[in-house]
Amino acid sequence: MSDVKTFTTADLAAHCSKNSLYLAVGGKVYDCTDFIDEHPGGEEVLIDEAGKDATESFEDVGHSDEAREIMYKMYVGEYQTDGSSQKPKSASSTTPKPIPAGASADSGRLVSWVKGWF
Ligand code: HEM
Repeated sequence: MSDVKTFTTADLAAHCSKNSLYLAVGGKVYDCTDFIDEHPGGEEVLIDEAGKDATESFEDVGHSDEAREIMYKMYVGEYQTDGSSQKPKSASSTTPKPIPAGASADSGRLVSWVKGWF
């Protein structure tokens, strides 16, 4: 069955202790509880990132493929951000400027003017 659990920021934040330590990496949630003592990078870093999106710190370390394989086994679901951490949409930079009326006629005149040079 495709019964994938989805974790919101709050769901994830509920697992922020050594007794239940979840973290998100690349949009996926991992239960690292049983891995805390085995992590070659130490337990402190995992506890620091517990209940959070640890994508940046995980990638900063440059973890090996082996690390990613271990992670794969700890997968518990998908991470669904609530959007609050995303940048608000800005209308100014993305909205195309309206073309002033008569612009095409103007540019047509410009073209014939330029053509007149040759
Ligand atoms: C599911 C999550 C994680 C797994 C399975 C994991 C696994 C591993 C493994 C296997 C290593 C040994 C080196 C390698 O193979 O790359 C390692 C090292 C390390 N990890 Fe993680 N890790 C996880 C999350 C994190 C997070 C969130 C941090 C946060 C900063 C972190 C920091 C480190 C550090 C600092 C090292 C030591 C690097 C070194 O001494 O060379 N890891 N980890």
